[in-house]
Amino acid sequence: MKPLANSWTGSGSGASELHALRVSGLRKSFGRPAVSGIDLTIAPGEFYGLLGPNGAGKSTTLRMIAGLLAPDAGTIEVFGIDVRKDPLAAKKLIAWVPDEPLLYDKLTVMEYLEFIVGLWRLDANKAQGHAQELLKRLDLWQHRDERCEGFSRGMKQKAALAGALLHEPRLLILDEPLTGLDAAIARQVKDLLLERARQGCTIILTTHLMDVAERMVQRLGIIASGRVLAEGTLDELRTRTQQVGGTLEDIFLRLVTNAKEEVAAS
Ligand SMILES: Nc1ncnc2c1ncn2[C@@H]1O[C@H](COP(=O)(O)OP(=O)(O)OP(=O)(O)O)[C@@H](O)[C@H]1O
Repeated sequence: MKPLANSWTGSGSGASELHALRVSGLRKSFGRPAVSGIDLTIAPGEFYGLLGPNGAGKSTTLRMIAGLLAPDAGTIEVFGIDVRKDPLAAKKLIAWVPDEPLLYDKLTVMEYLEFIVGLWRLDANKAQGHAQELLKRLDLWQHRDERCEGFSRGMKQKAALAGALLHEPRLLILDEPLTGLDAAIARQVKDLLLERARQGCTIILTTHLMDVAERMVQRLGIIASGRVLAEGTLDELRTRTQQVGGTLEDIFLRLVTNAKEEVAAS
């Protein structure tokens, strides 16, 4: 997938363009370790999948990258900006969509997007056109004046995604964006994400859907017990795990089972 030059790839932030995301020695404990020294580097325009079994530390890692949770140790840089030292500058470049969409239930989806326009102080005319395009694209246009409280989970997920894309983030962080969506809604979301990735938006997502990760992302990180077990393209992971022709599911299960066995033997 080749990034195109546009507002997502532009050097508007004036920040370093070498890495979209650089995470080093990231740690977080909630009494017991959840993230135990994660290093990740993602290039501008890359579509990256973070996979791992339940409780592996994926959401905790994403929440720290998004600046919503303070790490115990480690550094996080987004386009060269230290998320902890300059959180506001970093947040301008980031959008985070959690697995449970956070919307204001009493607002209509249009009011929600207007709220976001105000929050980011976006150019109202430009943002209005963009909001309209996103709502049409996600099949929410006919529901624009309905309150979010009446939306299904899939509609809420799409509204949250529209809100996240409105300020044209350069790094889009999505925690299980496709879980619980029906096939038609999942297709709309996947198509929109792939389009944004093609346009150069850097995307990091978590998913338990191996076939989706296999088809959508360019590079994968597989984590368990708060550590990166392996990282690379699907072909690199196949070579590394000696699974020629193996599916991502084969590779994932091999890596996770090996890691469990190593822990049991230690
Ligand atoms: N706020 C919290 N308080 C206490 N423990 C937490 C908190 N958030 C996460 N944890 C713990 O940290 C570990 C990692 O959780 P995390 O949600 O990051 O995993 P995950 O890989 O996203 O899992 P899943 O695939 O099930 O969503 C788990 O043991 C979890 O119970």
